[in-house]
Amino acid sequence: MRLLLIHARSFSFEVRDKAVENPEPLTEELKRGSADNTLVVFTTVEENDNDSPSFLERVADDVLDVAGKVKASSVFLYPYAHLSPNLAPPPKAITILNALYETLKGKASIPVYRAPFGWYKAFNISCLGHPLSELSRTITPQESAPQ
Ligand SMILES: C[C@@H](O)[C@H](N)C(=O)N[C@H]1[C@@H](O)[C@H](n2cnc3c(N)ncnc32)O[C@@H]1CO
Repeated sequence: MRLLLIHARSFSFEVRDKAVENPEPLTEELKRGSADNTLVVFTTVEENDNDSPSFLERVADDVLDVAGKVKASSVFLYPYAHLSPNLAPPPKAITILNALYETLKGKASIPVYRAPFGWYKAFNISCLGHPLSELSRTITPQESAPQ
């Protein structure tokens, strides 16, 4: 899994067109969203990722560690198919992303939001620019498997 974490003064998105054959069904609340002082987590699910609790908890712990360090008021999970050449196919990716979202919500003491899967989206982001405001992570299940 590849993550790009941006600590943003403000972030907003709005859905545009379908980007895959079967995108996530849109509810009113998923069509657009915004947050201030939020940690935006652009997330690419890779072909070797899985939805094992040990792996997802490792990802969630890393994200929430950053959110705590930068004192973000929320986390914004954003499906993003551009951070790896080894993409998981959409059915697997949406399953893992939704499991990660639930894991984050279960662990976080701050709100966790998400953007919908499988859509082109317009977005605005205002990066705060402090030393921890732009971070990337590559987390793979092999690293969390018991030795
Ligand atoms: C397109 C661009 O503007 C938008 N931001 C976008 O990337 N949309 C992606 C994700 O929402 C999702 N998606 C598909 N495969 C994956 C994957 N392996 N990991 C994460 N998301 C995926 O499907 C869309 C098209 O690839």
